[in-house]
Amino acid sequence: MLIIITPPHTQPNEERIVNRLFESGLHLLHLRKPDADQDTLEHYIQAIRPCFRERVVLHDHFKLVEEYGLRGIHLKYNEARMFTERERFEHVSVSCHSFEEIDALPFEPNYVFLSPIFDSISKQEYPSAFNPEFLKENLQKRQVPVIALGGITGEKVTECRRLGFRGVALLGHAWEEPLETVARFTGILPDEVLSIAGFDQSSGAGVTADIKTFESCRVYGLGISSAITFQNQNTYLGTKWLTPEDIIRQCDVLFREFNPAYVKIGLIESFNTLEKIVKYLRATLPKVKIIWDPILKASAGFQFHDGENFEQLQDILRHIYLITPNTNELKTLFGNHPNTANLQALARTLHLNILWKGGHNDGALATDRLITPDNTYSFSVARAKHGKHGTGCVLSSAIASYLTLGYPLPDACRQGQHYVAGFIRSNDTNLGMHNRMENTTPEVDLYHVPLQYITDHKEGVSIPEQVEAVCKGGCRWVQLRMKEADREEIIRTGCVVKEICRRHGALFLVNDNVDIALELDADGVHLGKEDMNPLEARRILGYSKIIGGTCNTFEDVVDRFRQQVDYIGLGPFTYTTTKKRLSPILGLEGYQKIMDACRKEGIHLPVHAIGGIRENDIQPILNTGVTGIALSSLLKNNKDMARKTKDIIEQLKIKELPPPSG
Ligand SMILES: Cc1ncc(COP(=O)(O)OP(=O)(O)O)c(N)n1
Ligand SMILES: Cc1nc(C(=O)O)sc1CCOP(=O)(O)O
Ligand SMILES: [Mg+2]
Repeated sequence: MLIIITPPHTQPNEERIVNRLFESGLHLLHLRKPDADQDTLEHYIQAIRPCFRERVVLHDHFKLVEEYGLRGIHLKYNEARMFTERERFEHVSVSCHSFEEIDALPFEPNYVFLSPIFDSISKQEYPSAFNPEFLKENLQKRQVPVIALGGITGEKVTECRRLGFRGVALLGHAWEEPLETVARFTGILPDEVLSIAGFDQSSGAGVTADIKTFESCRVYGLGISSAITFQNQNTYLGTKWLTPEDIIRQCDVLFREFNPAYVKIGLIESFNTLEKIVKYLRATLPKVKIIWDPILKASAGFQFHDGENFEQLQDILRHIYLITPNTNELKTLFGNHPNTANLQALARTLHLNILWKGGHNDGALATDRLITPDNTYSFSVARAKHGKHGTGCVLSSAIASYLTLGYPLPDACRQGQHYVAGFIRSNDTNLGMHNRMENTTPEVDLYHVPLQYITDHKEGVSIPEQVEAVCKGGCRWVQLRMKEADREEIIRTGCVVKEICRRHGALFLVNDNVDIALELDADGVHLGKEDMNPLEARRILGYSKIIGGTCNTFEDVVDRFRQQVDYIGLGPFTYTTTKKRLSPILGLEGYQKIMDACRKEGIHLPVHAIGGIRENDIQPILNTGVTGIALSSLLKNNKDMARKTKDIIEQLKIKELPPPSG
């Protein structure tokens, strides 16, 4: 883990540098401003791009963690001793100054900082407190990941890794020349992760696919070949196995320079070989965590581990951290049909985590289940129409990468699933590309899609017919809103509406329901105050989807802005029968007030006015500074919906839209 701690006093352009650090692959920033009040800290956080906020750990003002969807909190040792809210935060790290302090912590933190390891750069009076032999011996004995802090420079990073630190935290070295901060960060080799797997000439699967995944997750990829396979993405001809000794020889030379915290094992000849490799790894790298992706069958056919002793496997699994089988693999590995209860019993007995992959099951959603000895989690994405060669390899490698970067296991699995979804979507062939898109905000610039059509029931005109008409008229944003319909009907209609939207290049959003948006693989979801919290929706949908939020007051706008929405539906403008239980009417005055307050507070988001809007209202509404309008009845009630849409779009074009800023 390569962590950067912010300087105590904010540097010129610091927020901009921080965004550049994230873009360059920084995965953990400790935001530490001991003298800053909550407002100052909040402004700092607001300047961090929403998609990077989940990489921020706070040292103070912990309330902001939940409000902004940050990673978690960091405590001083004395604070940690009294701390009783471990369950409230997914991430809690602690500063310690001795191994005795680490051992005395009353809870298990995600990691600890141990300092000062070297003479401090930022605090001259703070000399090193440890000698290398003592560190090495003690670090080996501790299970909790220990991060070196104090006097860390680029050259010291390798030394820290050799001593057995799980990572380093940079402060003085990173900030003594702020113009060089990004270069100093990128100058350091990221953490390494190792794949032991077969060589596939097409590189869709196997060790080369794993290394592509590692690199694009911004960890350094190491590879060891367990076999040369003879295959391409469609055909599997055979395997030339390397002996366990050959594999161990490759490891030996690699481990002279590297000490990976996670090793992923893929294709392996037999359980005997697996056992030998696992034992060797545990003996050579005592703290290594092993992820095994049990490949029992190649996607192009070909069976592995036929006739092996599955009893023997149980013993091996006790030394493995995570396995990632699909349903068929679980059946083969453990005999009976898998269910969460029997898998959890197994997880408890073997001290094993199991990711039960659902990618090959039926249904619109691909749901992966993570079963740990203490908990179960499930993560879903829309099932892709076409599969890809090597998705299992890519998933387990992405999870290994995110674990290496410091994500807790459930988050690493969820991130891994989003990674694979992006990999599958990357093209229409059987071979995916790894240039990830899911950590970007939507490609469409919402400021320039000023009309949103909200569907509603219309006697004699089905919802697909309505959508076809408004799209013909030039509308490029549709929200499927079917308040009276059940889930099945929404899904059935949604499939048709999505196709129409795709054909016209229009955005397709779903009202209210994140699950349905996921299942339909919609472009996003619109959430009101009574719907899911947008931060939770973001965790589920990732950053490639649009999340809109309803607001009625400036306070609502501030909340939604914190919760990372991509746009706001602000209303109602006036009375409307389309929505029941309307919030107080805003009128032009209300819009003006809220939009002025947004400008004053530096809140820049696309805002769609909504609720009872008639044609004559459009220009005055736009003059208040809103960037678009959302309409239902005005379009729906017209006999010629396409014509009306075209007219409205002409009117929206007259208005010079403000450029996106912020
Ligand atoms: C663009 C837009 N703005 C506001 C709403 C209203 O959402 P919500 O408050 O959740 O009410 P319902 O639509 O669910 O009745 C919206 N749908 N779209
Ligand atoms: C869906 C919705 N939300 C509103 C809000 O104020 O949050 S008003 C509204 C109805 C919009 O339809 P029409 O254009 O027919 O009034
Ligand atoms: Mg709603």
